[in-house]
Amino acid sequence: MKKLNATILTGFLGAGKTTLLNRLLTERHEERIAVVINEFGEVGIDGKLVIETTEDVVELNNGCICCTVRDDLIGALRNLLASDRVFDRIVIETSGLADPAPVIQSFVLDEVLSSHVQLDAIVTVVDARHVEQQLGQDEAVEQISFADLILLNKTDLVSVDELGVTERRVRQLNPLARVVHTKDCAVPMSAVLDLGAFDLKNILSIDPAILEDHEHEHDQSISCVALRQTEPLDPAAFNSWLNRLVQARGADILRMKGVVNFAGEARRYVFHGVHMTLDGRPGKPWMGDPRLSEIVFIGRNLDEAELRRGLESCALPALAVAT
Ligand SMILES: Nc1nc2c(ncn2[C@@H]2O[C@H](COP(=O)(O)OP(=O)(O)OP(=O)(O)O)[C@@H](O)[C@H]2O)c(=O)[nH]1
Repeated sequence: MKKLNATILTGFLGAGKTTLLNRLLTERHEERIAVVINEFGEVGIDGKLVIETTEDVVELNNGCICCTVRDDLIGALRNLLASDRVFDRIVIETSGLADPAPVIQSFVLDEVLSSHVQLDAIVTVVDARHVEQQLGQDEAVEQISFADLILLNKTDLVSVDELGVTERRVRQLNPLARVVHTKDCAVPMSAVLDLGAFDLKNILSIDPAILEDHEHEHDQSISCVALRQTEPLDPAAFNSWLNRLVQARGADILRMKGVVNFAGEARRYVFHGVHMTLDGRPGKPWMGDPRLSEIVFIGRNLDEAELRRGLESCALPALAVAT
């Protein structure tokens, strides 16, 4: 029986993994792709931002795929394989804080997965603008070290010289992987899929203990705050709050993202931040869906009460009371 190819998309917080996944689902829309998305926080934002070309999206939230939800990953994949649905491939987007080693381990050691699924490649998206800062985290180093293919992404945010320095740094960590420069992960999917690149021997030479069961230690100083707000938000107040927040706390905010309910807007507003970089645009129309703002912050020294107060101050009834 021919094994199903699985691709692991990894890369640090905000590097561009969902952007790549959406390209993949768009370019390969005729394929039946089983997608597994893992997010660190209890509120899954990525699942809402993945385009709807496939019904087979499994979200594993509230934990990291390399630790707490690892059994869930194996369970989800076993369920997909046991179902009568037919797939052309599996794609797994790990959380930005995931160490890929235990995910790789699951594919190699789990009997059902190893007999039905072939790990095709570890594809790592690297944020060319923030990678130097991110390499202080072990997970960011591991994500690059284990890659078969590296997309050195966000090339529009750095100079040619900076890109050269970053590429040398990345190649020091992983001299074997193919490195491709991208903006918005724009790369033909033939360069990402069916590479046959995964090689356990390489992985064992990087981490001889990879197949041993050991607990992965996350940096305990990193936490996640998830906020929900049902009152509609005032766009001007919200943008000004976010801008003040990144000025004051940008160094500690590794990632923020959200789907926001602006008063009077027919469409969702989607925003992303990595440290001081903020980016927002209209998303899908609300239509009949319940209108709700959901925001996730991942970072150090996050003050949940302060963040909550900040968000509440942008809600329209609060503003009405204040004026
Ligand atoms: N300027 C610029 N922005 C980019 C590029 N690629 C992605 N982005 C933006 O970066 C932000 C984060 O992109 P995502 O694809 O959500 O990143 P991610 O790796 O999935 O993020 P997490 O899953 O939260 O770790 C979004 O606002 C993207 O539009 C790029 O090449 N240049």
